[in-house]
Amino acid sequence: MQLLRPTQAQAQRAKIAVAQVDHCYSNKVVALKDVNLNVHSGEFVCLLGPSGCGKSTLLYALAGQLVPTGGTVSIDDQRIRGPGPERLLMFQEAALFPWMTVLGNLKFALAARGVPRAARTPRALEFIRRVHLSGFEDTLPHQLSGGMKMRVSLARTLAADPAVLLMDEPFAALDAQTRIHMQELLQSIWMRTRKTVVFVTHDVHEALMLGTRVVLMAPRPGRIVKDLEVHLPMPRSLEDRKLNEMARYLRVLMRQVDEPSQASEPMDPPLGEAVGLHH
Ligand SMILES: Nc1ncnc2c1ncn2[C@@H]1O[C@H](COP(=O)(O)OP(=O)(O)OP(=O)(O)O)[C@@H](O)[C@H]1O
Repeated sequence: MQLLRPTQAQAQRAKIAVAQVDHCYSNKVVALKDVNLNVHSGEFVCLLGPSGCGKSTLLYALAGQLVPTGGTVSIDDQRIRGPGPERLLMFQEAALFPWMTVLGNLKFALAARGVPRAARTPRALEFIRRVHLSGFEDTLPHQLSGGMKMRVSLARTLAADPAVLLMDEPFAALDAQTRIHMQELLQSIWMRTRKTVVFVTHDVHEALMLGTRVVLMAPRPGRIVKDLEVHLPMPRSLEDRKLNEMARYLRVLMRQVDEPSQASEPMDPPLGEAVGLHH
C-alpha cells in the first residue's frame, strides 16, 4: 500500500485545495508564487495582506475566473476550470439591477439558479428578513443606502445557497459604522449556516472579527507567509483584549512583509488559546 504524504492526505480532505499555485500576469508580474492552501468545509478563511500581495488573484483562481499559470486549484477533489454555481463571488459593488425592486433582484437571482417559480417569493422574503430588510421589499436600489444595498447583495448571494462564498473586500467602500454592522450581520449568518467562506481584506481587525483562520500574504512575489487559526469565541468584540493582542501582532507582521527593510523588531505571537499556527 502506498502511503500518502501528509500534505496529500490533507488536500484530499479539504473542501478547497490550492496546490503549488503560481500566477504570472502577461506583464510578467508574479502575482502568486508557490501558494498552498487547504480550506475545510465550514471554515471562514480571511486572506489578509497589503495591497498587491495577490489576494484577489488567489480569490479569482478559486472563483474560476482566472486560470493560474502553474499548480492546481480544486474543490471537492475536482479541478476548478471555470466559474461554477457552487462558488459565488461578492465584490465591493452591490451590483443590483437598478430597475428591479429588492424583492425583484432576489427573485431574478433565484430564477437564474433554477429555483421553481412558486418557491422564489417565500425564499427571497426569508433572506430579506435575515439581512433585516423586511419592509423594503418593494424599494428600488437608488432609494437604499450603501449599507442596505450591500445587505441586499448579501441576501441575494445567500439565497442562492452556494457551497462556497468568495468575498473580495465586500465592505471596503462602507463607512466605519456600517462596516461593523455588516461584519456583525455576516458573522451571525455564518454562525447559523457554517458556510465555507474565503474573505479578502487588508483590514487586520476585520480579519480577526470574522475569520476562523487568518492567512497572511506578502507581495513581490505574492505568497503566504503565515496561517493562523483564530480560537476566539463568537460573536467577537472589537474591545476583546486577545483580539487586540493578535491585531497588534498581525500589524507588525504586515509592516514587515510590506516594507522588509523598515520593519521593527519581530514580536512573539500571542500564543495560547486565542491563536494556533496552521503550519
Ligand atoms: N490583470 C492584471 N494584469 C497585470 N497585473 C495584474 C493584474 N491584476 C493584478 N495584477 C498585479 O498582480 C499583483 C497582485 O494583484 P492583486 O490584485 O491580486 O493583489 P491584492 O492583494 O488583491 O491587492 P489589492 O489589495 O490592492 O486589491 C499586483 O502587483 C498587481 O498589480
